[in-house]
Amino acid sequence: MSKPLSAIEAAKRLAAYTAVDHHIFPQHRVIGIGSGSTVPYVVERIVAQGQEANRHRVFIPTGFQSKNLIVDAGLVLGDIEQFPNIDVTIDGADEVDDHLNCIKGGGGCQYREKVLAEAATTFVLVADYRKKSLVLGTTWHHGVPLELVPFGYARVLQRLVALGAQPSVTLRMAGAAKAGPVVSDNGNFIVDAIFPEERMRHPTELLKELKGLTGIVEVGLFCGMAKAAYFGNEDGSVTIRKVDGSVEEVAAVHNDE
Ligand SMILES: O=C(CO)[C@H](O)[C@H](O)COP(=O)(O)O
Repeated sequence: MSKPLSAIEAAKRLAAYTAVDHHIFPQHRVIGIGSGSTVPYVVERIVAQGQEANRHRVFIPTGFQSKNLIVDAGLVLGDIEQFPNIDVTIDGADEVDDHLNCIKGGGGCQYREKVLAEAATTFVLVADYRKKSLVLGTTWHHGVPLELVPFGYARVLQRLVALGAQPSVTLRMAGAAKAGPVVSDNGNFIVDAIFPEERMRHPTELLKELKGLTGIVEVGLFCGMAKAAYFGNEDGSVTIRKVDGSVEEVAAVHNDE
């Protein structure tokens, strides 16, 4: 028998399963698969729709991890170059506010994640209950993930501080497994910039200013992109925040599957 899931893993699974049930329909042919630890449950639920449903579909990954998830699940792998229009992209998030703005890039994939979010007719977020917040930066304390070109990065760090980032802003380092900085799937550096609350209260403005810095490839602030966010809760329910501002609580029906 498989080990029971922890409360957090069960919450991730609830969110992912419910989002798939609500958004991935038989007519959907091109599906974007995000990154992180919640997304494997998305793939699991899609596989459970059966071979017939998936036979005519193609799945576009946001990075190395999701590419492997798609291949290992026996689904058809596609490329954003071949399929620049996606029906539905489902992805995880590090923190989501009431307006469905979110921080992404905890896994350093924010550039490809944003490309797939933009390419999708419907972009949906899945997360556990810890990711809900009113102001971004309240529950995710690591800062806004930024992908930047290695050439001239020290200059970008200075300019981030001028925009209000904590002066300690540095490159994300790989840790024990490899000496040196984390390198993204695009061969770039990642920086995590912590901004004060007054800046984080206006994520769209901050996003625009950050995008204006030479050397920044993408910013892990996704503003006004998601149609809905699914949060799995500890009590087995799912909170759905929608783009029209409505909030729905649904009881999960697949907790023990
Ligand atoms: O943006 C991401 C990776 O770049 C992930 O989607 C985000 O970090 C959430 O991951 P998890 O589902 O493990 O909490």
